[in-house]
Amino acid sequence: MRELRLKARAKINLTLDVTGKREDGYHLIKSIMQTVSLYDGIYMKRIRKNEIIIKNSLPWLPTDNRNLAYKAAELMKERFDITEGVYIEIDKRIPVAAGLAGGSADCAAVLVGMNRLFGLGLSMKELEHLAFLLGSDIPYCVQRGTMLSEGVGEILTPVKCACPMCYVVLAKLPVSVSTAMVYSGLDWKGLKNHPDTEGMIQAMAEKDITKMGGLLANVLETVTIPMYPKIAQIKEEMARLGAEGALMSGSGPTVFGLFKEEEDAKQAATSIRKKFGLKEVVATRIYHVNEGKRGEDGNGRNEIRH
Ligand SMILES: C[C@@](CO)(OP(=O)(O)O)[C@H](O)COP(=O)(O)OP(=O)(O)OC[C@H]1O[C@@H](n2ccc(N)nc2=O)[C@H](O)[C@@H]1O
Ligand SMILES: Nc1ncnc2c1ncn2[C@@H]1O[C@H](COP(=O)(O)OP(=O)(O)O)[C@@H](O)[C@H]1O
Repeated sequence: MRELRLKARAKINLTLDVTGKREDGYHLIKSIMQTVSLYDGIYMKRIRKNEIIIKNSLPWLPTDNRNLAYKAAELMKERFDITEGVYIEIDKRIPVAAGLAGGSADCAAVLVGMNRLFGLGLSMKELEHLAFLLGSDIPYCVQRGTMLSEGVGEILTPVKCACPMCYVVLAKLPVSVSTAMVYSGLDWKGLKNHPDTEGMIQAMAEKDITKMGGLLANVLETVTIPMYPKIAQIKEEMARLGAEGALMSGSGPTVFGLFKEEEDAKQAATSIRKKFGLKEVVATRIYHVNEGKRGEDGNGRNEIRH
């Protein structure tokens, strides 16, 4: 194969708990992660010259080895002695440093893309293993779907009944949040409330979006909201506009709201954009891996289809 196109999709955390800390400073998490439809477009092409060329639509985002897509291509070239080069174009639509794993999704897509472009024949498990060398969220971005993520993010268990279809409004404040800073500011031992992860899994099995809305919880809000109190205001506004629930995604600052009706989500997005003067507000929806394919449960097991 000489060229291909992939969609690197964003994620939200429906629950995010921290249960401990490793000696190296990384936190042990328990999080239900969910893919949404919003994606970065990735185009990849083999080139004769032995180099990695990245182009992306955001002029300020680095295109050298600080870009996770570059790192993914570099790792695959080194590991598998690939002497040809690769040209990668990234059409960035996922807000950056937002808690939506946009960089991780690009990275995962390039791992998958290199596997296909160069006919490496790697399994999903092997790709996940390589992904974990580059970041905690990246194995999930290789798998996607509705997953319970544990360890520091590398232990992934598909949630039996995937998230029911609903509409998602993403609203990002114009600030970048550093994941490392948020984790380091967390008093995980002092947490009073922990998300009800099992309850959320049950609510998904019952396809009860209202119940899911009530169970959305993220312990990292205790760090990011005091830094940016507007996050709490956006959550309130989402609820006022009819969301079944609203939460900060990952380390933030993006807030997402869950809506049963697409029209309500679109109206809420317009209203929030205006009220808070935000540029990065998107109405999207839950994404089921291999949607529409017979026999799939929304997690598309054993399939690598980006
Ligand atoms: C918070 C979450 C929730 O899904 O997502 P984002 O907000 O980044 O999207 C993830 O745990 C983020 O994963 P990811 O963004 O891949 O983190 P990494 O690049 O591996 O690590 C960045 C830094 O965050 C801290 N870190 C990360 C993961 C983890 N389980 N514990 C940590 O303490 C470490 O200090 C690390 O240096
Ligand atoms: N392809 C990429 N897209 C977005 N950010 C990237 C990329 N490569 C590297 N980065 C860097 O990774 C950091 C985290 O980005 P991102 O994955 O968007 O955030 P988050 O982990 O909060 O979801 C950013 O500060 C950015 O500079």
